Amino acid sequence: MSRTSSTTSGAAKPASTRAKPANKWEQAADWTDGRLGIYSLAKTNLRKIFPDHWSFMLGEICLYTFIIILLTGVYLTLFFKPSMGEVIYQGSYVPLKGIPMSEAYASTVDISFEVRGGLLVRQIHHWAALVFVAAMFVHMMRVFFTGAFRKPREINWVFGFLLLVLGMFDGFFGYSLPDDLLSGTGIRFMEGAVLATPLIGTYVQMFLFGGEFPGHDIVPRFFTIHVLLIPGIMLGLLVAHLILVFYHKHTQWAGPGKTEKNVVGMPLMPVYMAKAGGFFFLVFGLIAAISAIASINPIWAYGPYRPDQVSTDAQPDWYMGFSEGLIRIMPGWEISLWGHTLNLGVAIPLMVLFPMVLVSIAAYPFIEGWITGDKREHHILDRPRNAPVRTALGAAWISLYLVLLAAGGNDLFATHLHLSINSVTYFVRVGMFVIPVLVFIITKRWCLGLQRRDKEKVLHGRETGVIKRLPHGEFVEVHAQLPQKDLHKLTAHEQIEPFELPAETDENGVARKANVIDRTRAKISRGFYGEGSQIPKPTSEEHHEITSGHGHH
Ligand code: HEM
Ligand code: HEM
Repeated sequence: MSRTSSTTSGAAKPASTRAKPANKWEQAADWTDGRLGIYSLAKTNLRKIFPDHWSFMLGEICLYTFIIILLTGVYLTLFFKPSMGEVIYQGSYVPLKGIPMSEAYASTVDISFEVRGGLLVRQIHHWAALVFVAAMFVHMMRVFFTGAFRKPREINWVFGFLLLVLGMFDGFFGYSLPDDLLSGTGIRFMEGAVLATPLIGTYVQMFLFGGEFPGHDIVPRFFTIHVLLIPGIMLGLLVAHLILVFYHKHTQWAGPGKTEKNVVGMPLMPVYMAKAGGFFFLVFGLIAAISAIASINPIWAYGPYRPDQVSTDAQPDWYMGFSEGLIRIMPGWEISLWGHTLNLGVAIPLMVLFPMVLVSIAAYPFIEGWITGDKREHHILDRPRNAPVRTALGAAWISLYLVLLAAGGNDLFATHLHLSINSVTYFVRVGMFVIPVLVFIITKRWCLGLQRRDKEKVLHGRETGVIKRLPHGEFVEVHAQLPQKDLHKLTAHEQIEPFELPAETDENGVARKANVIDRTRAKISRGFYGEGSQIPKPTSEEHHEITSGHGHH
């Protein structure tokens, strides 16, 4: 049975007025509460109501994979040596015996072959990182397509966005640590990006690497960033993210009894705590099973990093693939100014387009808020079809991301599908501009089609498949009325009016020209909510008029 949350908190009784503790445990609890005051905190929060839907589980997957990463990461730090000092390998992996390598690489090979459980923990750490970023993407999509980022959750969206970006970069720093041929190639790529930054590039490169590439400093520096700096910031952001989820209360789908002012669901304790505990072990178990079966990053097969070598099929982890794609499809433009070379072929994709693809995510709630001019709070979720332009923009963004990811693997497409790498590159160059537009158009039309279908269902009911012959010979299909619950669901959404410019003359007949910003806003707003962007939903009069008839059409 579902419950509705009350917003008032029951204040805790002062300790002196409470009944005397019955046993040692209660005494201990009283003692702790007297010092930390957690009784009232727990009382108000542990009974907090959360709505139920499978998609609200995605945030949990992010949380659990992050915990798994922290646990396994701590184990790895016990054995990993973040040093680029040279050693000669004398371990048990015969093919590498006698080869000079960095301590970082040697210690990662040792973690894999010498340390008890080391290889499994490494694999779990890496797999969990892949699932973590994927879960963040999907969780973000859920929040995006349902409009859960609207007021009052815009700041929490930005916290989430920062978690995503930091997670992606920390993953990059992580796979750069073992100093194998693949990670060295990744660092070389990053060095290229730094060097292509106009004016400050060479100075930043020298500062980062402590001299010429690769130098001796980059792995120890990345290590501190990877295990301390970024996870520390992420932990802080994560706590703030979850506190805000608590504070705002969770959004919910429209349904009978659900309003913008209540939350219908089950209490956190015991229902969700039990579910969450079980789910954590399920996620951990699944990742452990994958890690035990599917080998990831077998650094012993790549060999130690040498600046004069590149491993074939060198690919970053999937979430960074789009940045690689941007660089692979960019023409190698270069210009010389006052004796300085400006490498546009690297600077444009990595300094301009890469941040743009990401920052567009962070900015979206604010852009939509500005277009609608809506200052109200929203706690009831949108069905994606009822916000066709937003849904189409989200789908177009995903398609751009996937096209760029494909570009990052242009060599793999070429070799596996027996294509010329140039054809793949040209296809992607065109596809990058064309595919998102096509996806936008198709998705928007699809949403409008679904809205029409919903309208049809509300007005004419569900097709029963029963064909009836009328006395005068006509055949009709009997339609059954939808249950009240479904009618509510299909008509609960509100339809936003596009923003209109004020009249061109004021009340005294004096011309009042709208400024460029307002004119742009009105134009975009018409694109979002104008005639071609939503199907007017059925009114109750229309519904009444049609359904008061014979029940078949
Ligand atoms: C470390 C990564 C993250 C963790 C552990 C996390 C965790 C959670 C959890 C447990 C919830 C409540 C359950 C749910 O709705 O799924 C939630 C809600 C939310 N998350 Fe995240 N999240 C993360 C990343 C993100 C990202 C990348 C975004 C978006 C860019 C985001 C935006 C939000 C928003 C706006 C809500 C409130 C949704 C609502 O009330 O419907 N989160 N998050
Ligand atoms: C969001 C957080 C994190 C992500 C995405 C992440 C990801 C990664 C990845 C992909 C690797 C390469 C693994 C491999 O060798 O195949 C790695 C290595 C490593 N990570 Fe993390 N990590 C994170 C947090 C942490 C934390 C908090 C610690 C320590 C407390 C840690 C410790 C290490 C160590 C010591 C290595 C090098 C050993 C090795 O490569 O096996 N990581 N990390």
